[in-house]
Amino acid sequence: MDAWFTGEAFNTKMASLNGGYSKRAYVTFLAGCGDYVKGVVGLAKGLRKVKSLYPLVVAVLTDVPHDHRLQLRNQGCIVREIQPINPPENQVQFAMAYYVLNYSKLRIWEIAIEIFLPLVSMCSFEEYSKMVYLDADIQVFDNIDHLFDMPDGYFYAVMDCFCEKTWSHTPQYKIGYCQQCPDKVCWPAEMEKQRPALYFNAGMFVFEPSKLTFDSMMETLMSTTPTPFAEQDFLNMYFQKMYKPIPLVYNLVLAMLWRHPENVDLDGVKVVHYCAAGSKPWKFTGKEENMEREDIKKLVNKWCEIYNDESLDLRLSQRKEEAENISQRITNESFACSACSLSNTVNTKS
Ligand SMILES: O=c1ccn([C@@H]2O[C@H](COP(=O)(O)OP(=O)(O)O)[C@@H](O)[C@H]2O)c(=O)[nH]1
Ligand SMILES: OC[C@H]1O[C@H](O[C@@H]2[C@@H](O)[C@H](O)[C@@H](O)[C@H](O)[C@@H]2O)[C@H](O)[C@@H](O)[C@H]1O
Ligand SMILES: [Mn+2]
Repeated sequence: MDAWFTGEAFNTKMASLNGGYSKRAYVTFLAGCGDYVKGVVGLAKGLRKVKSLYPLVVAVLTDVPHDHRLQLRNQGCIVREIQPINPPENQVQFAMAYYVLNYSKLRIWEIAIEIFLPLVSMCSFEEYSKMVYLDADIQVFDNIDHLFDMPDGYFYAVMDCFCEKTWSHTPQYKIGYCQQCPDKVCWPAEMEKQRPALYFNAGMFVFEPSKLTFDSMMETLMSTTPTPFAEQDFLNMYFQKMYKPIPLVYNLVLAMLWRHPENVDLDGVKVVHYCAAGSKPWKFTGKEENMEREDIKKLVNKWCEIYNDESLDLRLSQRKEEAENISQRITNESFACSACSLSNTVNTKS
């Protein structure tokens, strides 16, 4: 397939032709040769279904196979290979053994893309100034492009829940305290100094990538002892002073359905995060704890409907048609530029 017609070149060019929009993109993270690639395909189709203006960048570790990368490019994703990030030597027991690979997610702070468009032999470096990170086990059911317009200078994310047994290592779990219902079991006054700061789930966040921030993060990371929630704990520590909670509709951590149903309005939810054990839609069996719930099955079916909807695939015809539109616009633009520089030359000579 001619590189010009892959979704990737089209998406990056569309982004750069959209003026200020070029500085914005969604970004997700993919590691390994397993089935998370299905999550990314579902996410790409979900963003297309809600008519998002911005492309989806996929930061892939070196172990993501070529056929998975091609599959993502053919869904219009901008695939960028990143190098792994390993935390300092440690004996920590991560909440999930594979969480150690999630430190590589931090590469998205230094993501830059090189656009080479053979047809117009343009090559420009485009750096993103505002991005929305989404885990591959997330689906977007309503347009959330407006999140890019929130004031710069903050780190936006949804507050997590401390009630799952994955939190059993923490004092808040032992006390029975959760930030989702701070008045139900209050934090003990005599432990006020150890009260946990507001804590976000790192499956979705709005951030401003920059090499400067990335370098500072890496310096801090190398002198920080790893903890059970890996890069999520690190991000919460690093951005503690910049963190601004956003409503739960932007990242429904499924455990909220049985831990804090009073905080959940399912009809209003825009983003669902399939992070509860056994809830990954592409391998859903319904056998694990809580997976027999009707609301869980409904959300998994909603994800599958999008994943299986062929009308949401980026079709070759659509790519060619839209790519030709870009080519025509570039021709017009370059013609207009040469015409105006010609008229300027004539004016200066007359
Ligand atoms: O084998 C893996 C495991 C994780 N991930 C990526 O790392 C993210 C975080 O892992 P996960 O979502 O499973 O953690 P959870 O949110 O369920 O705790 C995933 O969404 C993927 O983007 C991946 O690409 N391959
Ligand atoms: O590597 C650490 C991970 O931490 C988070 O996992 C979730 C998940 O483990 C749930 O089962 C817990 O209940 C929840 O609280 C916890 O935050 C992020 O979703 C994920 O992207 C990643 O950052
Ligand atoms: Mn996740």
